[in-house]
Amino acid sequence: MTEPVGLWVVDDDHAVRYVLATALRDAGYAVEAFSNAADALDMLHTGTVPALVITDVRMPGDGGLQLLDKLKAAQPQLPVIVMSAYTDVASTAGAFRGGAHEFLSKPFDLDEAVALVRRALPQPTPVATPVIAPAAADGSLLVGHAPAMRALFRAIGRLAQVPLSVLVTGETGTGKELVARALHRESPRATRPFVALNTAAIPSELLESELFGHEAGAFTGASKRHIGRFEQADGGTLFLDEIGDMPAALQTRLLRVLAEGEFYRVGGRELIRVDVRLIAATHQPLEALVDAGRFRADLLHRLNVVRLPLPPLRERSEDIPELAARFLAHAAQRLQLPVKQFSNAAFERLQAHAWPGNVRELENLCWRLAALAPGDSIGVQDLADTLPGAVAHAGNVAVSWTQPLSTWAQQQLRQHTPELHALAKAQFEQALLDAALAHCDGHRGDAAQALGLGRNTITRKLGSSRKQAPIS
Ligand SMILES: Nc1ncnc2c1ncn2[C@@H]1O[C@H](COP(=O)(O)OP(=O)(O)OP(=O)(O)O)[C@@H](O)[C@H]1O
Repeated sequence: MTEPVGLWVVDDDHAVRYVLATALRDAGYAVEAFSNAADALDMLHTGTVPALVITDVRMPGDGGLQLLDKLKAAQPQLPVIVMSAYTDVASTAGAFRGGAHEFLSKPFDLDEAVALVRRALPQPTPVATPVIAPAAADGSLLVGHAPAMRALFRAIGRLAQVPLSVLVTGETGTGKELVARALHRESPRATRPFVALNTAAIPSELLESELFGHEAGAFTGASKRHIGRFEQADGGTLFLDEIGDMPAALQTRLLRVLAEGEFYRVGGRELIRVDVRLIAATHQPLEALVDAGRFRADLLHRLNVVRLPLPPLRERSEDIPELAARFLAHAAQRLQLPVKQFSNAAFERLQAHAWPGNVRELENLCWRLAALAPGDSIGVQDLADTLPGAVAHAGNVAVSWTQPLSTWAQQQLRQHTPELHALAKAQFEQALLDAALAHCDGHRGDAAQALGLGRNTITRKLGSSRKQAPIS
């Protein structure tokens, strides 16, 4: 009979140690439990090496991330699962930067934890220790505890370490730019520039020179050389917002540049090579734009190496009180006004709002309230005038979507949007898929089951996301 595989569980919380060790023993593993990092390290120094370690982050003495560093220094191939109740980007990125195998958000499902351990063992290919980047000073910028946000923070922490192209999708104001900044800030490129360009905000005739630069005299009005955003971002990250609005001719040029990794400035003869990580964002359903002939399918594949869908605020209403309190305190500080507090009823009212403008709308509302609401407590009455369009919904019972759909359709019809049925159908599908994936922490199989679809169908609908080499 073979020896059971030895696992170590390190957590100062007795209850977590107990339930986790018991579940893992039930699953057939030999488990050593430690209440602090020092005891685990002492054991390691005796020459005993476990097959896998699961450690908490916050503990008296050395925390889990310090333990991770020391374990990795002694045993680079040892898989370490880091667990924490604090799932923010700084913690997840810190863990993955330190070489963590996986990040487990507390509270966790025991079956999930055991399944994670099973997937981690045996470790067939050695994992290279990632480059250590400077710690982020401001990693807590992205606020959120909803399951979809925790999953997002884990994805950011992991993706920050590899220069793959990322496509961030989500409604307006959901934090797409903030996510792009976090991916850059936590990456080994953090000391190099983060350059953002909103494709929709630049007139199409200027966009090419804005992206790739131009030489003096390249066109009327080009009096001197202009260095484009690609060059400005060399060594760092280029964030292209509203990519769905990029004119067709430029899509073709962008695709070529991404494929070849080099380009000429407009009117230039010198071949420019840059090393840029590209992050694109859109609030539009790109697959529908492809179907409608407005976006190149090959460019979509190139950008869509990894997709990060951001949930709308109304689907994570549990995050609203924390966000609102932070925005209100921040606004008061910036406006040098006394700090106010929301009443509980006001929080409930905010949670019942439909938030078409998402986090940005909430942030703007808090600035208005910081400046205008009388008294030091903000009640439902103070919100009554500011949230006129609110559609009340009780608890977690969502509002119906047919009315907003009808308003949207009328608006599109007025704008003569082509292929409206195809566009609406694709948006409907995308919204369902995004919701199901967020609900299932990104597990396609579970999402397919939840929607009553086959796994192959959901994979097909999500589109093929071929792995592409980044431009270098
Ligand atoms: N999770 C979050 N925590 C804290 N602030 C957030 C969060 N998400 C968004 N915000 C804030 O909301 C505002 C809008 O965010 P951001 O500009 O990143 O959204 P966006 O999705 O890029 O919007 P758009 O599509 O309109 O460009 C910003 O002020 C940002 O700081």
